[in-house]
Amino acid sequence: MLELRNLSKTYGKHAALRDVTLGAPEGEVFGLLGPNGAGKTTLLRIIATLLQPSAGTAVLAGHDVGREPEAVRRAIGVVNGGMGLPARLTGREVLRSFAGLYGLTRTQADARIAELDAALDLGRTLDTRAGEYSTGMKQKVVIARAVIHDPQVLILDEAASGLDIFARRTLLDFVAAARQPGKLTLYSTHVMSEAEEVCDRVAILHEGALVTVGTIPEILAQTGERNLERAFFALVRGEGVRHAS
Ligand SMILES: Nc1ncnc2c1ncn2[C@@H]1O[C@H](COP(=O)(O)OP(=O)(O)OP(=O)(O)O)[C@@H](O)[C@H]1O
Repeated sequence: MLELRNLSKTYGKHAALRDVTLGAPEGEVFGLLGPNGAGKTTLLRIIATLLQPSAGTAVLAGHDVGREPEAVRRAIGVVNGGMGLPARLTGREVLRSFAGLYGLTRTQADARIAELDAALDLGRTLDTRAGEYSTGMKQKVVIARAVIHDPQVLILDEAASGLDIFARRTLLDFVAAARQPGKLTLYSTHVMSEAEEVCDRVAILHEGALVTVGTIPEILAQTGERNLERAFFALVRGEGVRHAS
């Protein structure tokens, strides 16, 4: 479902991504892990057609990200930190307007909104104006908006950051339920325990380079550590990161 080949991105002289090659099949929640500055957002922005790579290729749901950006955009839903909601609109109005952009009829839109209400516990967000939302309410509607068209690939970039435990729980349960044939969720986080809970496989990035990729049990076995955070430090301290600067 996702194939990255020798993907690199430089900003001026700074290498934000260094020759990353990896693949993720459908039916998975695939984690991108790494500390601040590891290159997770850069990688996801390339996949989401928001940024051009300096070198390499990315193919998502059978479409080359560089050559077929429109097809890629139809196949994805994206949640990242920078997304606002129009303060005067209620959640239902936001979701109906996005559904309209994707060509859903009003009846289809309302049926999808009802599904998402059940999955994300949208509750009173639907009839409250976005300007009055708490962070958790806002994030729920942002996620619902990203998946209103039932995309093949859901891209979540640090989507749990800033959420309280209730909203975080709703998000993690939603991500777990999205693990279905024909679908892929890309889940970036610097919180290793989140990845342990929700991801089938993870790629660990450090300073733009891929340190390792595998299931969590594989990575723990590889390092002999008892959790991902310890495994990350073992990999980064060891010889896990080799890159030309
Ligand atoms: N537009 C830009 N111009 C210059 N450097 C950038 C730009 N965007 C990102 N970088 C640099 O590229 C590196 C990777 O950044 P990126 O945002 O991809 O990391 P990240 O893993 O998502 O980290 P974070 O969790 O902090 O967002 C960082 O060193 C960052 O400073």
